[in-house]
Amino acid sequence: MSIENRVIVPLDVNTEAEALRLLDTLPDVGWWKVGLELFVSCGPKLLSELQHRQKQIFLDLKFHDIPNTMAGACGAASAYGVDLITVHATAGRNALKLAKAASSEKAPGDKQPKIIAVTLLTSLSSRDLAFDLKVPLELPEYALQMAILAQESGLDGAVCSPQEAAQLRQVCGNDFTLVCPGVRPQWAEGGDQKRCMTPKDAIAAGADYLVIGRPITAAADPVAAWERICEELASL
Ligand SMILES: O=C(O)c1cc(=O)[nH]c(=O)n1[C@@H]1O[C@H](COP(=O)(O)O)[C@@H](O)[C@H]1O
Repeated sequence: MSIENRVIVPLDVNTEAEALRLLDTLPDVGWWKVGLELFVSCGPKLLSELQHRQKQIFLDLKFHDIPNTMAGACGAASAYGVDLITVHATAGRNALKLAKAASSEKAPGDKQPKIIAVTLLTSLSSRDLAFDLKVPLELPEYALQMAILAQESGLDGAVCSPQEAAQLRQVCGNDFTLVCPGVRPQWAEGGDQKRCMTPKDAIAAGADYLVIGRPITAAADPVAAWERICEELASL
């Protein structure tokens, strides 16, 4: 897989026109993410557009609900024929197992998506984990435990900060897909992301895919930002 095919760009916009503008501006991007903002605003129609353009699709709706609802939602999401789908690991073992089973059942035969579990959002710091969420585990241990739960439940991978990628890779092995948001080139602003690394360091730590949004999409020149990231990664 070429290195630029390991970068997923989110379509974090709320109109079809803005989404299409991004697709037209960045024709070399092979992987796009449709998340809550675009899906809630526009529904699934951008998924067909991405398929028409032969792009790979990360449908990031981060399901977190009781097992029966998780199964229904994950099955319905899988029927779109996308490549990656997110759930929250904290939905628990039974919900994760049923979500995966429903996905396998409802996905088009030739298009089984990977179901991956969010371990701990990259916008949360270890301080937030301890003081707000009252979780008595530290990082990376908490993220690792969530990844192990996902793996034991039959999921295909996890979403984690690149800061935890090395540990997850070591414990969960090479077949477990690690998708890392919270990626910031040195020249980009962190914004609301708290557990960040540069693209190069994130790949070196063991990430399979990097999710990089605003450093590209909010740049004055998105094409130049995309190319700069690809160049930095190519020098690995
Ligand atoms: O599941 C995700 O993709 C996700 C998980 C997470 O822990 N942190 C996180 O930032 N994301 C997503 O990754 C993208 C990051 O965007 P930027 O912060 O603009 O690079 C957003 O679309 C988030 O919804």
